[in-house]
Amino acid sequence: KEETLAAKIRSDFPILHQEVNGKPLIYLDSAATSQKPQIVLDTLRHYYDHDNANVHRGAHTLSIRSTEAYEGARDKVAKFINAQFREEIVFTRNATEAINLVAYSWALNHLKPGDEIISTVMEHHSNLVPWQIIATKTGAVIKYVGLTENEEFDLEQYKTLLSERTKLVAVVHVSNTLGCINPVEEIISLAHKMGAKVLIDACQSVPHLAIDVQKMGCDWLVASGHKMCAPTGIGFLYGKREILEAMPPFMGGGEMISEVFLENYTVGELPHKFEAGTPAIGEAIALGAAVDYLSAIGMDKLHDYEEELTAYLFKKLATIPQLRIYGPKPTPEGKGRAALASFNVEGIHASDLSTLLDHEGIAIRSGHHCTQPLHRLFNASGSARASLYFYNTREEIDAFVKALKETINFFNSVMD
Ligand SMILES: Cc1ncc(COP(=O)(O)O)c(CN[C@@H](CS)C(=O)O)c1O
Repeated sequence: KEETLAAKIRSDFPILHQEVNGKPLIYLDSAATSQKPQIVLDTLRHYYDHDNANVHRGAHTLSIRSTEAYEGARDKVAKFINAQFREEIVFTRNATEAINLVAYSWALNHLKPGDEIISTVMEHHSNLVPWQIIATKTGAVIKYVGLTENEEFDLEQYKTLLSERTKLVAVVHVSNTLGCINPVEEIISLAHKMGAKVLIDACQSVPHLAIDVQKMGCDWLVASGHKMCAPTGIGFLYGKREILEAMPPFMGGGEMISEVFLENYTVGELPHKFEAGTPAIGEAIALGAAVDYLSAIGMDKLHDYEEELTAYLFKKLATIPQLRIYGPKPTPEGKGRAALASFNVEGIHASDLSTLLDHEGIAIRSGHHCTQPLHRLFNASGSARASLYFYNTREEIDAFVKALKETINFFNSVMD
């Protein structure tokens, strides 16, 4: 039997080789945060053991080494998503901060009463609340694209919502709850025809799919390092250079200036204009190592393997008739959705399922996954979610589905 991708690389992830509650850990919560390969951990440690110094400031050797490694990480991220210019990559704490940067620096200064923002009912709160704040401050109106029968982005409805009043479209590429993969190239092309700008929330796509921002055509794209094998505390905003050049700074402080006087300051050049203060230097360098690691595997190869996992996961979940799984069904080959499944079982609370699965060493998420409006559409307060990455295996899916069946049978027996 051909060795799977996971079988080849699981030894790279020390955290996976532990027991939880006396059982081998089965980590099925990568959509919340991914695990980190040894090379990423070693890179972070090496930075603090050998290179740690502040960046862009000191003239001494450690500072030069830190600066080169930090800016080298930026180059790696730019290449990873095929940005045209390195200064189109702004390091942030996470995707949430990247979205807020665009909200406060561009939207707050561009939107006026009657302007419209188009988003969707499936958005993560990080791509909903900032726009609600901006709408309140500017008088702009948010319109939401709903779901088709198949629980995917309703492209036809989107076309009816677009108008000359649309100034911004802010949508997720891959839903963290539905697992649907939205048609971002068409969404962007239609928005641009109306003169609107587009922000893509790529938190759940950059770690799993080959992303080409020039081919996609987005004006901004955001992602978080911790979902793509990098540490927490580092994420990035991609923005077209001419748009970022025209945006005012998001935060004031050191680094983002050229000159400071008592009365005023002159702003620094891109991307430093948006990177006030001392950045997460080690984490950014570790993100660069994560990009190298993923690139060495190959995003197409990684995604192909995840499609195999998706096909297998849904084939096995289909043997549990009580499951209500949200989002589109994948093809038999596992195409058309991400390797995650959010689900409910009538009469059993999702957190009860996740608690009993944890007793078996199986880590899934339960709750609203920061998509409360979407769950309300399903009359659900939350759901259970298993989310896979390239280090998961079919054997882990077997163990998960077996334990899920046993857990459901247990609850049904005590309720009878
Ligand atoms: C589509 C999408 N958009 C934005 C975010 C926010 O990422 P931050 O790194 O927290 O800024 C997330 C993070 N979703 C995690 C935590 S709620 C999940 O369990 O699904 C996301 O999935």
